[in-house]
Amino acid sequence: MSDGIMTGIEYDDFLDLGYEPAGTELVCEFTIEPAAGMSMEAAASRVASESSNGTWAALHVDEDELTELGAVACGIDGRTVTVAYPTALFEAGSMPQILSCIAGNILGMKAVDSIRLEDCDWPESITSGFPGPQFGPSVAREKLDAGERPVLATVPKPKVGLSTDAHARIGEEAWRGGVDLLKDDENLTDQAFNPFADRLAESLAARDRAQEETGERKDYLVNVTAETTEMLERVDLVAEHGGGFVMVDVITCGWAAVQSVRERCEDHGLAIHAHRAMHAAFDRLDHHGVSMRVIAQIARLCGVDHIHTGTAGLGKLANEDTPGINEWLTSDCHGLRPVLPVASGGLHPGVVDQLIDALGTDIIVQAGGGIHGHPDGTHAGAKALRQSVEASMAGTDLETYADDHAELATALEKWGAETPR
Ligand SMILES: O=C(COP(=O)(O)O)[C@H](O)[C@H](O)COP(=O)(O)O
Ligand SMILES: [Mg+2]
Repeated sequence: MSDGIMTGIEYDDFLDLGYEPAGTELVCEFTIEPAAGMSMEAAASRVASESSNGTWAALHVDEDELTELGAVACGIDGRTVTVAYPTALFEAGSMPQILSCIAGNILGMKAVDSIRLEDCDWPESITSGFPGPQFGPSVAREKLDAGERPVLATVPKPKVGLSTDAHARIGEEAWRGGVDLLKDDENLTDQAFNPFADRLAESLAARDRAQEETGERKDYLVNVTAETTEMLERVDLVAEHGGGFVMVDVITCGWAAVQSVRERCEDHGLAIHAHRAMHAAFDRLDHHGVSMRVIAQIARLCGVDHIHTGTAGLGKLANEDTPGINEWLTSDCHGLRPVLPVASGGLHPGVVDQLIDALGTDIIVQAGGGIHGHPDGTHAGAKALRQSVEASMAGTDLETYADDHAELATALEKWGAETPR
């Protein structure tokens, strides 16, 4: 045993309400409900301890053999706890390891009845280890011809079960009608009824025909979600076929896989569309889990170009603070490119004006049922969505614009300005 000084690491070693975080630390904000009989101070300290280098018991260590990496619970305001983590605690460029600290054991420990990771303030010492987006919002003008209007996307419905031909045909109708992007649904990957390689080839051929006819650049968000090695092969196949984008279900794939896809997409110049299926397992409860704000931050560091962030309450899915999340995604973060937010889920032409009022025009507006459920079919549905965006961009109310745009008029007659559940 060396002659280092033996020190006890007691729980209050992790609590210092007078501590001011240095600019090089990762500062996390948690909402916590302490366990019965536990003070906020004790619970806050246990959170800082368990998520950095401590545990439930006091420890005796030889200081000569220990790099001090303890986090500090440095703020308590009601149920909000702020914890500052030293950068040296984290492996540079590893999102899995960072999350194993700040969203690991602490989410399940008995010292708190509930805990939610609400927000992170990422220092450059950490963001510099991540690539961030390759394109971000520039896809609207670098890869597509959306100009200043929102990028329009659709996903064929039914979400799975369509044959490869039907999928490509629906895509062609939607592209011809005026959308920029066709997107696979989150659970369409490589199934017998619509194999990945066939769907990729046929849909891109349809894309090329639609580009020819409309004179506008179109593209396809093909879902490459799979085991990581397979996913990388699918990314290569997209590049070989002349695609410009891939789609990844980032939560179900995992962030390590997203980092691998981001690296491969850099080689090919492919943009990444992040679907967030399963996020509600983390962010739906307002008192426990991980907020969508943090999920979006993680996605930006890992390098997605667009991510679904909700419809500001206008769609079919429970949403949280979409405007705040979008604002962070497009704000400066140590030089990381911004991310293009995607509004989707229950959207149709009748709510596009409210959506743009709420979220602005630097978004992707995605509609599935809101296009393919149009009484006159997909082509008319896509035209109606495009017309609703044109009206909003021109500052004309939808009803007036619909007077000489039949497809929009039919959509408004069917859905009005109501938002579905
Ligand atoms: O298929 C759709 C929308 O289809 P539709 O337009 O028919 O509702 C998307 O998977 C949801 O938008 C996901 O939700 P979110 O975008 O909130 O992640
Ligand atoms: Mg879907």
